[in-house]
Amino acid sequence: MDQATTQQVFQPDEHQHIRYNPLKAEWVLVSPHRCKRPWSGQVEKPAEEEVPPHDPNNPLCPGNTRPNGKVNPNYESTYVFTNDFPALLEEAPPVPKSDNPLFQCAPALGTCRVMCFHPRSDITLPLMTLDEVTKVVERWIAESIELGLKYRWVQVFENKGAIMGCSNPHPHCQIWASSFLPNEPRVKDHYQRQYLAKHGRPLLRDYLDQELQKKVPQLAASVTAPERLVCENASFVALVPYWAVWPFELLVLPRRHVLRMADLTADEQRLLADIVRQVTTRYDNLFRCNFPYSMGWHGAPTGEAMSEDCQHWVFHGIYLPPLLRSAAVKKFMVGYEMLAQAQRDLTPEQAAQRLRDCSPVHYKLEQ
Ligand SMILES: O=C1CCN([C@@H]2O[C@H](COP(=O)(O)O)[C@@H](O)[C@H]2O)C(=O)N1
Repeated sequence: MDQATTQQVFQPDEHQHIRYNPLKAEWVLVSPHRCKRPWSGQVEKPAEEEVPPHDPNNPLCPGNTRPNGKVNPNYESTYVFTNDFPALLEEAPPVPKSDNPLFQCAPALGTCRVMCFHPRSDITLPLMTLDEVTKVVERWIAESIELGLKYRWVQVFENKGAIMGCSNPHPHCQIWASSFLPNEPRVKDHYQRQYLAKHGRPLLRDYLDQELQKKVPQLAASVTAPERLVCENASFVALVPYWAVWPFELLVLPRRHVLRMADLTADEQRLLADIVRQVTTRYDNLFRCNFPYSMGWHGAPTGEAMSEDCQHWVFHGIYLPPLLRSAAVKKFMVGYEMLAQAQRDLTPEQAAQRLRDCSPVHYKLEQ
């Protein structure tokens, strides 16, 4: 038999391969053949404890006194306060210059804030109204603009669920602003700049254009969808990136070339709130649980970078959820992932199809 008939034809949903993330110049090992193996690993029970609308002892609730004696106002929408235990302070002694290549040290100034999304503790983003989530987006932007005047990087991030180390069930996120550009955006800045210089267009603009062209047939007759698309609206697209590492990792991309969240129009801010609700609804519906994740937004740096050419940047959202097979089974990024590179069994296309097949109506709101 000739070579072709004896050699199988490569199928990305059948055969092992590695995929490249051009934003970070990293590879991920994809092992679809492993999806058939029985699961015998650790099962963590999801902590879906009943959360009261108001807990007099919760330091994030309206009207409560925090351990350091500060009293929260009776806020009725979002509420932001400086973290009582911040990882970054605005003042610090100057750091001596180090010219030893093996022992580099540099200044680190900044501030950390906690942002409550809503006065009630028993509500989450997918269960908030579009108006309420739009107020969250507007506050993210206001905080980013204010801190961006002074700091090179403003990281809005949400750790959701105890499994993600979230210490408080009250709907909230954190905002850390720093004088330095952290590793993740620093690497993305480099490769987006390199891509624009070589191809003449921003990396994530070309990426979205090509993603939307790769259509696959769907269950409904004659319906097709981009193979890694999850949900979309007039201004944003949420998809599982080709190079996704976490099983149900998502990338949220604007349909317009936007550098920073602060550049969004009022309509786009409302549509960003809508895509956040769509994404978190599908996430919760996947395993009918409060789907945990760490998420954040990346855009062009701020501070002095506001006067630099940042056309290589495209504002985008990143969702990094740990769950793999159920509300109780998570992906462990250990061993090979820590010492060699990330590895996944479920392909990004299969993850996207699973999320596309979820209902757009939150299971707690179903009739
Ligand atoms: O009284 C408090 C409780 C928690 N916090 C802060 O809230 C933050 C909540 O962290 P998580 O988003 O990881 O749950 C955490 O950084 C913690 O320092 C206060 O600033 N004051």
